Amino acid sequence: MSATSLAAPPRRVTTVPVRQVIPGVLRGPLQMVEEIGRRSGGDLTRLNLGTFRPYLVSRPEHIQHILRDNAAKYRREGLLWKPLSRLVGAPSGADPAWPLKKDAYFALLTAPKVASYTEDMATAIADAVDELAERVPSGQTADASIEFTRIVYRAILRIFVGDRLPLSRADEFGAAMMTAAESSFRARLLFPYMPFWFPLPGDRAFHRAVGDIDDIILPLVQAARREESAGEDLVSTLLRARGEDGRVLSDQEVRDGIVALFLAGTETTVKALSYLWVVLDSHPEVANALFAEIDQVVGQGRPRAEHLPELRYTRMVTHELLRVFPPGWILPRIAAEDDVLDGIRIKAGSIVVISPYLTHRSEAHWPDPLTFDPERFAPERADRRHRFAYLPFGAGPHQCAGSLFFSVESQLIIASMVSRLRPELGNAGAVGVAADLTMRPSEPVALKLNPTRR
Ligand code: HEM
Repeated sequence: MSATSLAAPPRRVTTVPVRQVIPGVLRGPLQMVEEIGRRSGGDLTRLNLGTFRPYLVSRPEHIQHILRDNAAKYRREGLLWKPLSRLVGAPSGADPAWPLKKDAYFALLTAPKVASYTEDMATAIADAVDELAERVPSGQTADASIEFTRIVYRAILRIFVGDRLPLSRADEFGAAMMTAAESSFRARLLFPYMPFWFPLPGDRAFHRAVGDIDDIILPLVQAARREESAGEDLVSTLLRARGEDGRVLSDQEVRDGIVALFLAGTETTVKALSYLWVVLDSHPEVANALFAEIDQVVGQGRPRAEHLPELRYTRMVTHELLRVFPPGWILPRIAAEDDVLDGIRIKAGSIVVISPYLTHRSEAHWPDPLTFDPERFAPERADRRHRFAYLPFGAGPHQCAGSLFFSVESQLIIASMVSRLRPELGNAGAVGVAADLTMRPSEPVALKLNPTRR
């Protein structure tokens, strides 16, 4: 059902003129979206960028209309997904192979499967954190993004590719993925209508990184197909996938499916875990409570699956982290047919951009929204808000497949870091927030490590 009947007389949408949008985009897309959200009070607003005129959406009831109630009318494709397709293939809304890939992802990430990985993942993470403690002398700093990429890759490697990628190659793959995700997207997202033949900053690094990724992943897929392995990992699951018509995925589609899941599962996680220490630095009372819980539950030992149920405050901190810092800060869609939203006619072909970042900062849904307060997520307060007022993992048919996986993985990583390294922010005051494809810390986060002996 539409929020308003198609037959009702349409209302006019407030449009931000091109002379305000262009300077705003150049100053920073996140700041621009924030300013527009403040001025519009959450009303549907249109941004005029000449031929590119997306709608900005942040009210929970409008989000529900687009992502759940009328999901078939709003597809996950369009101009803003185009730069990403050069890395991971077609956006899921336009990808004929998507149902097979999606089934494979969900099969790999069910609650019982995640439970079965947890102990191995805990060991891989603790080993990676020990290795970091050996490498970086006490009191020295490390780059959070680089180190969390390494740790996250070790946590997911066996689950995604089995034994097919040695650790040294996995580090190369992780570094290439980080370069691909950080190089040209920034410029391409600012100028989405620019054709690919027109060179933009970062393009060369992007192409080199995609070449490296292909050199690592394609041979691995081809070898796995020859071996006809019966493994339970992502590669084997994608290779075994069969459509109702007997369709199988090509090598390129399997490659795209692997790269897409690595990207979805690492970029977001690494950015959020890096920003955590910025938040903790400015909220010592939260840091103290978090450290106290981990000391009490895990002590100086290694975090294990059995500790997770007791890490209640740690979970609340991660929920609040994703409220103030949702890596998926915009969710773009394209209208597949005419619709009416809040009395405003949305024509087929229009781009609609949902912003969880704005929704999470709405005073109407979050009292004192700029305060970092994990108590908002105390289990007894969970049912007091609109279901679509909190959507770090999206909603509807394209909802995140990895939210449970993230929950387990992030608790293990935070507990391992705190119990073994007691990190502090090494560049306090220097790091804010910025965004391109995902939300990210505005500067590299320097972590001062204080290894404890085991
Ligand atoms: C902090 C961690 C994460 C955040 C914030 C996050 C966020 C999101 C969001 C917002 C979406 C919806 C995108 C849309 O509607 O356009 C999404 C989809 C998805 N995520 Fe995550 N995610 C995280 C971690 C993970 C992990 C760990 C995995 C896998 C292990 C994963 C796999 C996926 C997949 C497969 C989709 C489906 C995309 C589609 O249907 O097209 N994510 N994620």
